Amino acid sequence: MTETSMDTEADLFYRQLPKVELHAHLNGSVSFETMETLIQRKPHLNIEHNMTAIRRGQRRTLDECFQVFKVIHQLVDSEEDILMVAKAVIQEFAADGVKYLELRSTPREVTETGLTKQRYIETVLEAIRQCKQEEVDIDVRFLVAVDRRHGPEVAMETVKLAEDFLLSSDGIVVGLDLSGDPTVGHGKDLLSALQKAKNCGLKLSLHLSEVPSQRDESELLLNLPPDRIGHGTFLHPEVGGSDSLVEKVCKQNIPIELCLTSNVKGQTVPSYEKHHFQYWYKRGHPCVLCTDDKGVFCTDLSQEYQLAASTFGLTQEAVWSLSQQAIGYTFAPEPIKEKLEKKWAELKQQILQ
Ligand SMILES: CC(C)=CCNc1ncnc2c1ncn2[C@@H]1O[C@H](COP(=O)(O)O)[C@@H](O)[C@H]1O
Ligand SMILES: [Zn+2]
Repeated sequence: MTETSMDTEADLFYRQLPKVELHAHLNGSVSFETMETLIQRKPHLNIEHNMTAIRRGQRRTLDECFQVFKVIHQLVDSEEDILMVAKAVIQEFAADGVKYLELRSTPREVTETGLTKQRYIETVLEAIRQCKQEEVDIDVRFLVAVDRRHGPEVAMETVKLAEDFLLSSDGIVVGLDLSGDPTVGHGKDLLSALQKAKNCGLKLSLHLSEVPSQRDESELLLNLPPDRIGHGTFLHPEVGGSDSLVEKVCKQNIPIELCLTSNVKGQTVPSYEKHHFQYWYKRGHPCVLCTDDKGVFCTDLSQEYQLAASTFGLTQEAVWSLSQQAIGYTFAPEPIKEKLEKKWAELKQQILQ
């Protein structure tokens, strides 16, 4: 459930617009409705909805936001839960007009339920397979996530696991994500794991400069280079980044995944108007709008496009280009990109008046 009703004609455009979602954390994407089911399944945990979502007008510190994930992880801790939430999340993205989705998630081990990291990934892949079999109109790929808080050994283990799945998942596992609390740890300790991932053919999407203190880390990680950047909120000099960081990003033409609501509600940017979308978009740099955690931040991708358009005065043509260009930034193989381009071309006349 999102916070604005989307039934005016203008709203319909954003819903009908075919979209590509490239930055969505599985457990942050669980909807209000699915959360209701999970809460009812585990009444002994005494969890209420306000502990799992940040509503309209609400803001939280980054620390408080990360507490929310701890609560959600308590609710989603078995194969059965993972299968249910992954299927629901995929169906919800499809219902919102997302035609291609790259989902990411951190494999977890839970002794009480017998969950292993291997089974965690297999279960997400099973959900993707079932949605395909049920002809849900969306192409889904998976990025295995490394939580920076868990340090270099776990990162290396996760990379090995991701590498196995890269080879055995029929092209569903395409890459590696680096995420987790940006105030914890330093990327230099994770560099060899990330380098290994890159060498074995995993695409890299790294959360970079989500907070101001990550300047040196970003300098280092940009040398890999990553294939896409998550957030990049503090890369440019106006907010304490540097010309050298901007130059690295521009020279290597690295697409940036931008998540407006997430950044405003998590208070890393002061307002929608001041969001760094403006900085990168004005330079013609590859930008892709994403939700990050649609459940936690009570949003969806249609709403993010609408927000960007109303905040920065984008025409419908500009919005269309933004969604179409995202096809080029996916980690999908060329034939899939061509298929998506065709789909966009077919829908264009019908949707763009
Ligand atoms: C706190 C805040 C403003 C969140 C948005 N920015 C984020 N920054 C870094 N890592 C994240 C963010 N949102 C989700 N994650 C990662 O995704 C996990 C939840 O999804 P999953 O369990 O991997 O399926 C979190 O535990 C965290 O590791
Ligand atoms: Zn994220």
